[in-house]
Amino acid sequence: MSLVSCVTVTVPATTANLGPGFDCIGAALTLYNEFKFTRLDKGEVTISVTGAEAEKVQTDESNLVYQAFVTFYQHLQQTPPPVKIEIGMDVPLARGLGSSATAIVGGLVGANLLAGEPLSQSQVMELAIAMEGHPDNVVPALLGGCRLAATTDTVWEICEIPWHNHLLPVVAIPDFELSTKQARQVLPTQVSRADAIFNTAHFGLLLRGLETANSNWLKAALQDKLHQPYRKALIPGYDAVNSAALSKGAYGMVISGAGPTLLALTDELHSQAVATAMGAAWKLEGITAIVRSLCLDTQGASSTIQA
Ligand SMILES: Nc1ncnc2c1ncn2[C@@H]1O[C@H](COP(=O)(O)OP(=O)(O)O)[C@@H](O)[C@H]1O
Ligand SMILES: N[C@@H](CCOP(=O)(O)O)C(=O)O
Repeated sequence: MSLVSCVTVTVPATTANLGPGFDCIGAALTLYNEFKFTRLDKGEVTISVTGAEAEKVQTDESNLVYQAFVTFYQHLQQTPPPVKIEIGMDVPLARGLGSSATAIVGGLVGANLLAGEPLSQSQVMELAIAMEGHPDNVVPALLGGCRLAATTDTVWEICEIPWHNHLLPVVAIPDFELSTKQARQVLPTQVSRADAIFNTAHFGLLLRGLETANSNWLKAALQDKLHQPYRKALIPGYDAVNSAALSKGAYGMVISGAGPTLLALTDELHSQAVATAMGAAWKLEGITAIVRSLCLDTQGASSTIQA
């Protein structure tokens, strides 16, 4: 068997939670990071980063892509080979768009391909979930589409959630970071029965709303009581941006992942106006935001092998 010496892996950004689906649902978006791995004959790991916010990413062995690469070989009880990693960044860091998931999935998929694919896709997925600590970013980043993940004691059940083709996510990405770790620290460890019931009902409605694009269902479904009420306080301008999105016809708005990016669900007729209004509302609060009208990525992580 001739081993692959160079592979490029492209991984989509993701939006987790979608309101009431905290830690269990996520969707892949048409915004990507690229990771190129070249096996070296000898020497140390070398890491270089280009693109948006490249200067913020570590280029030593603490780099998350390399950490995932090493985790893969540790899993096989092998020593990782010397490797050159070139990262092309388009997914902004610590904004709630799954940049860490792209790094983990990129590192694991790249390592698996360089090693001749000893692990199946589900084994790679399980390693990715264990590294990230929750499934809702890494699963859609790996598989594409909108995915629900539920665990039994031993296995992860992954379910593709139908996404109506009229639904378009609009993201408003502010110029400040919020680490997922910090945004998880503000959450309560226990919730009331009423809040649990609220989220169960709204999550069911969300699944049917995503499938049908029924506007009444979606408007109600995007509400949540498990994380957003606590995280709003970490996102100045949240209420103004929410009102702006709704006033221009969005079905609703949620915190993307752990934030601070805000994501409106809308359709082709309204997406441009919603995007402009969200950016303008944040500007009035003194916050610069990049707004983008995206689509659902249906492919997930993809790769190109150079012999
Ligand atoms: N392309 C990348 N290469 C290396 N590390 C990355 C990359 N993207 C993200 N990370 C790591 O993930 C961290 C952000 O993770 P996190 O706080 O979970 O935010 P996000 O919502 O963007 O996933 C960054 O500070 C960095 O350490
Ligand atoms: N369910 C997690 C999702 C975090 O997503 P990220 O894109 O912010 O890393 C959470 O809400 O904490």
